[in-house]
Amino acid sequence: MTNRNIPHDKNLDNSLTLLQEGYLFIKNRTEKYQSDLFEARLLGEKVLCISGEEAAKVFYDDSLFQRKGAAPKRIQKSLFGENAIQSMDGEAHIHRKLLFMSLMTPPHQKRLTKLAIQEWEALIPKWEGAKHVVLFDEAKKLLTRIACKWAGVPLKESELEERAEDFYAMVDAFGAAGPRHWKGRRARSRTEEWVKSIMEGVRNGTYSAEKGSALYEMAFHKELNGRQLDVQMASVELINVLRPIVATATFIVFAAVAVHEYPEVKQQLQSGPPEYLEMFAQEVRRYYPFGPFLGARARKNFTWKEAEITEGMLVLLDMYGTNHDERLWSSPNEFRPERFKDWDGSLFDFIPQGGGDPAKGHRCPGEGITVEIIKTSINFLVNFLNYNVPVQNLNFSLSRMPSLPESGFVMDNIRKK
Ligand code: HEM
Repeated sequence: MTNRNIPHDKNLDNSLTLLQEGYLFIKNRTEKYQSDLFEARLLGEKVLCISGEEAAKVFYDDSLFQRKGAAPKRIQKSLFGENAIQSMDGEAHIHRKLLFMSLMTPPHQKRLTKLAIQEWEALIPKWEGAKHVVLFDEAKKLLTRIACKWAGVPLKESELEERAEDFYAMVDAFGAAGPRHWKGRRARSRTEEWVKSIMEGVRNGTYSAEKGSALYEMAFHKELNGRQLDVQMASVELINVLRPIVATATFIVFAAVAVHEYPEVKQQLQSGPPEYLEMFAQEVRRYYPFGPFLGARARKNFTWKEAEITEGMLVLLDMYGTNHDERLWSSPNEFRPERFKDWDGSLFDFIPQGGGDPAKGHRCPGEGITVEIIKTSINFLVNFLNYNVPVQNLNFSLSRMPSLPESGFVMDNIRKK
């Protein structure tokens, strides 16, 4: 028997426990066993769960791990899209990744945030006349509108709400079994059909896309073999930039909760140094739950911290636990933006969107966009508006993945400052 030296979870299978404990599933056990790693069984398969900065370093060593076969089909059929960038390895992955990186540069971030400011401001008259608004619903629609505009994807106002719901349903499916999962799959089918029809139009010249836009670059991207992506894959990858922009609605809502619950933070956002806004956005991404963990498969047999890892073994890296690891973050369960003043920018301790170098591995290429969207949106709420936060349920669950404050953040009595 291998791995006698490392802790084993005693349960025959942990799949149900994982759904019950959610974001804390790995952390509960690394704390119980006082160990950065333990073995468990999920869906009948032996998996190694690992947590912490050293774990992130080994997980992102692509001589040791690959993504092929790591993401279950059910995640590919809802969240990612089948056989897309998340499941690629080696040269082919790096080549595809460069395409994504070229769409996330500071000028792209600027264009997106400019659109966001315009759209937030355009909402003021509607909000001033409304009895109340739910920030999450407004943010999803706004982000769908700006994501499509930025990417060059035509979107009719009449379809905005349905598209926004579909983008979020794909995300909402990732921790679900049953109806929520199937809702995400249906949303993906509808979205792929829609984007494919646009992509075909671009390819056959009936719709013209602007060079440099995400739509154009995905439509005409060439693989290492010199061939264009097929329409299906180009559409799936375009969705891989549209959907996560809409998903930043989650962080916007958590950020609004933080502003509401920590008056001293709000005050700093109003009258503190400009750098505070960035530190705030980083702390929102560290403190609040979004991505729980990531999976990869061992490329070969090797030993890490007394664990014998065998070729093909599934290894899960604890993102949430690493972002709340006491060895890396003092008082990790306190919301303290100031901690980012002295943060050294390590690629492996702060991993809400993955770790390592995004250009060389699977780390999210959209972190710049995410941070800028949170900053722009919170600056708008705090410095452009006065609003009241009526009594509501702002609790969020650590067992539901993805999580969100129950009420979606209701605001009323909204006035322009
Ligand atoms: C809500 C904010 C976001 C969160 C929590 C998030 C989280 C993540 C995580 C955890 C990964 C996987 C990292 C890995 O496998 O090692 C990832 C990958 C990815 N993200 Fe994000 N992301 C966000 C926003 C964005 C944005 C705004 C974009 C693009 C506009 C984006 C595009 C991607 C892509 C294309 C990948 C796949 C990268 C690869 O496999 O090489 N994400 N993201």
